[in-house]
Amino acid sequence: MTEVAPTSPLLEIHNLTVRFGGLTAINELRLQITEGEIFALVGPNGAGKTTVLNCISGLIKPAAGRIQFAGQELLSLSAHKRAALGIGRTFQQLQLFDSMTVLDNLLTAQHTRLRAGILSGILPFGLSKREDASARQHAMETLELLGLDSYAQRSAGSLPFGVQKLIGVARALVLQPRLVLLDEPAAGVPPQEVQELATRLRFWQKELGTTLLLIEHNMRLVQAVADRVCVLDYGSKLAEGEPRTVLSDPAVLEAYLGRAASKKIQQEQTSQGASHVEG
Ligand SMILES: Nc1ncnc2c1ncn2[C@@H]1O[C@H](COP(=O)(O)OP(=O)(O)OP(=O)(O)O)[C@@H](O)[C@H]1O
Repeated sequence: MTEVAPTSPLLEIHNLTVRFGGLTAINELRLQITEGEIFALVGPNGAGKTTVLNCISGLIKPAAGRIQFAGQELLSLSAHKRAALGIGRTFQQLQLFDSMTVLDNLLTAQHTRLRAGILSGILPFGLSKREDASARQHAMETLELLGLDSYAQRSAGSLPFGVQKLIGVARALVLQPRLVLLDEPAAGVPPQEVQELATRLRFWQKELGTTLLLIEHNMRLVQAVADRVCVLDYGSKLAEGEPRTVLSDPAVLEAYLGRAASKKIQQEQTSQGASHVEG
């Protein structure tokens, strides 16, 4: 892995523009994400958050602009090549195999990566015994590192939804990406488990050094984990900075997250005091 100075941007988005027919979904967006940070993209429904993620991972081709990852131009590369460069992703709809164990879910992620591009679809089992044993060991070590090893032999579908979301993130992290795109990690997680999710994400980021870019509607999670936040509205950047500053600006909240959300967050800030997870 190439060493990058701690403050150099890992991901640079220059003047990104995406159009769907007559709709400009993203309008000349510029973003820089530093290696090792947790960056949140927020904004109302339809603001363009998912479209940005899809442009980075290669599911959507923008009309204009550039995206660089570790100095390399991404837009000419296939989604597979971007994944191989170290860009992982989770989806809002969990893509776990319910009847498989947690360990096997992590294994299939590695199998897919190892087989992609060479023997995909040709061999029924894909990996040699040696490769399989080493993938299994790596999956188990990853679960231990993430504090999820007690779930290794449980079937994924039998676990509470909040734990399944954690396994979804583990499934991305087992591939040792440099950047993980998290699509609404708190969606569907019971409110009382959001803080636990925040603590885990923050701890994992520290342990692994992985850069996290998340899109999220849950402002409690954003405030608890994000180093920086960008507010998108109608595909343009409205504000960017520390969550405490950006999300507590009543004008930003009222205009772009709605009056109800604005009031709720301000009440939460008043009742909770410090909103960052330490450690
Ligand atoms: N494949 C598509 N075809 C046409 N329009 C699309 C397509 N994907 C997204 N859009 C439109 O682009 C805009 C941005 O959508 P996007 O899904 O990126 O927003 P979002 O911020 O992720 O919203 P949400 O929070 O509801 O998921 C919306 O107006 C949406 O309707």
